[in-house]
Amino acid sequence: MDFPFDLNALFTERITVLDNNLSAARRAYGRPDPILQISTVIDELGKASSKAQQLPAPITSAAKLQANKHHLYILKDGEQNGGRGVIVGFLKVGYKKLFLLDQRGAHLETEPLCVLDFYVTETLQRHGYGLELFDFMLKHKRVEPEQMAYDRPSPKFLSFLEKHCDLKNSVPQVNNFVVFTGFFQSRSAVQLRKVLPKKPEGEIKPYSLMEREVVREEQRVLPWPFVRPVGPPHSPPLLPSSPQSRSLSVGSSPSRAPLRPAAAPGTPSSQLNDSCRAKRTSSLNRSRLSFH
Ligand SMILES: CC(=O)SCCNC(=O)CCNC(=O)[C@H](O)C(C)(C)COP(=O)(O)OP(=O)(O)OC[C@H]1O[C@@H](n2cnc3c(N)ncnc32)[C@H](O)[C@@H]1OP(=O)(O)O
Repeated sequence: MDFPFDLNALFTERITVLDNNLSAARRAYGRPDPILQISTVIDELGKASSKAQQLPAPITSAAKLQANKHHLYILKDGEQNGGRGVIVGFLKVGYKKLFLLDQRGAHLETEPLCVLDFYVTETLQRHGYGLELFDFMLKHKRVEPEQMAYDRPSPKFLSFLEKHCDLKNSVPQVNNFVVFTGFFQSRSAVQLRKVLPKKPEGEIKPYSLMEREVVREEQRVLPWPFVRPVGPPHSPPLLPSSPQSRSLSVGSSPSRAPLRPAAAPGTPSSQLNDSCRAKRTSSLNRSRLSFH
């Protein structure tokens, strides 16, 4: 995704972390933020992501980022577009108070870090960029994949989590969030509190119930998250009626060269999240595709 301004001047790092101040540029240059340009990038990414997921409206925008305590990780390829750079994708995370059911069906009040939005531009999917973003975030937040909750993960994202992090056994929930079996064991990162039965429902509104309102065809048959992508876990078929069919994926991933560790500023590569990396079935070949 390219823009009519120099992305390398806007985002000095390969992966930029933005919070509600949208303040990456101020720290980098000591001058007022080019807020307008940063906002344009975020808004366009949010629109592209919602289109890819067939959501009725973007769940990521500059205004929403400013209004919430979320972190947005933006990945660029600085060499493309005549040296002005292109945006490859983004990942948005934030803490959410959630009522979750453990394996025995007990209600617990939790506040995990959640993946809220995740997008890699269509022509660059399945080249390892999603993993680069995800790995960077894990190191930045010092969290393990199984300690996180996932806001209505798409079939592509479920496949991604299974492939890269060996996350496949989810614990059924009544909201749109998905957690996996290790979640309730990792008490150090997740504050678990038993919820009294008479606590009124709806007091804490799951993010996804407000933002992700699309009712997908398959979910009319079985409630989320019992519906899993059909077919082999790593390469589900693209069904005409599924959200995946709108993505211009480059197809099943080719054999891949070793992953280059994400360039985490100030974070040694030795801190890479082993639980995720160790489970990678293959590593990644960064094709330098030109795109616009
Ligand atoms: C909580 C949420 O945010 S849910 C929303 C998730 N976002 C989307 O669905 C938007 C469209 N999809 C995307 O943007 C991307 O595919 C992402 C962000 C899910 C993953 O990023 P990528 O750069 O493609 O991932 P990466 O290359 O690191 O890993 C590839 C693996 O991801 C999964 N994956 C990626 N694209 C596809 C696809 N078209 N079909 C099926 N699986 C896919 C597969 O497991 C794939 O491994 P494989 O090629 O061996 O089958």
